[in-house]
Amino acid sequence: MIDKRCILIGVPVQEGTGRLGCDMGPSAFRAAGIVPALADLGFEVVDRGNVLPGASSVITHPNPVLKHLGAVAAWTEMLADTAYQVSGEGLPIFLGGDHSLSAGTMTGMSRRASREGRDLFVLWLDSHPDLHTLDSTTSGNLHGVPMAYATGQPGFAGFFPPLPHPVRPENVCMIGLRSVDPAEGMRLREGGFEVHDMRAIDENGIVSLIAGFLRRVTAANGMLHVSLDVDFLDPGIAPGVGTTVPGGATFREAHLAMEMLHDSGLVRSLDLVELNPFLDERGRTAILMVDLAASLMGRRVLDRPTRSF
Ligand SMILES: NC(=[NH2+])NCCC[C@H](N)C(=O)O
Ligand SMILES: [Mn+2]
Ligand SMILES: [Mn+2]
Repeated sequence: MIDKRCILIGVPVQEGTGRLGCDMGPSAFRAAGIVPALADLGFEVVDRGNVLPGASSVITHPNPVLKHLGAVAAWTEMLADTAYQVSGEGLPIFLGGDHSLSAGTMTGMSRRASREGRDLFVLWLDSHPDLHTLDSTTSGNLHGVPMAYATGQPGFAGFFPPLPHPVRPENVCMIGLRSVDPAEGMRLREGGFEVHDMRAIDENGIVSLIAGFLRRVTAANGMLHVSLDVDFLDPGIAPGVGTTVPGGATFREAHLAMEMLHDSGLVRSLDLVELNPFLDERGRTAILMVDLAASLMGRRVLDRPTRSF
């Protein structure tokens, strides 16, 4: 049964970040026990191992700061295909790897949704909107662009793979924002995205934000993709990431969000991104991310003893 099968895809991409180490992410998720955590919940877990992109060509672009454009374009093309294929066989969980991988996974899932006559919705849990275009990024790090690409913002044609089914900005809900560059802020204000910064969590509580979005997904019979960036979490509980931003989601806010997602029954695919094991402390960020994935897939406090570490 497709909804009782999870398919793990290791995506050791790190060309989208400014620092090395995300290529070890997939190994850290496995060492932190993601396979037994999901198997304990009654899933058939298929670990496809790590995937690699096809050969990348050197692509030149007028923005001189862009890093590894050819490599990230090649990852995107391969991952869009992989996400589309694998989502026909089970629930894909992409073990990153940096957030540039979501350019591919959202594109592939959007194609899957359209094949089923549905719309893709995306819950984006991140301190950043990752809404730069190739022209607006000032860091040149392409983990800052996947949302702009997947929603069809201008400037990617000819550099990234063609995008047959862009995600509608109205179908994207971002929660946890607290680091937004000026060009991104402009697109957030004008683009139609549903956006909740940390203040919105503080003032309303995460429950009403998530519940409101899930109601919209349900009303539209949407297919839901969740993209969880480690830096959504407060650095005090999740130090293993290259782009820490103070004031993030708490342990309980994050678990509660995951528990609500599980209860909704709407989630069809998941990205776990930006884990950098080189910056982690004895695997605690990897373990937390695995526990969050388990909550999203149905683990309940009352069903099992709390893990102590
Ligand atoms: N996926 C991430 N951690 N993205 C961080 C992006 C930070 C910044 N906005 C940049 O473009 O460089
Ligand atoms: Mn991100
Ligand atoms: Mn981020």
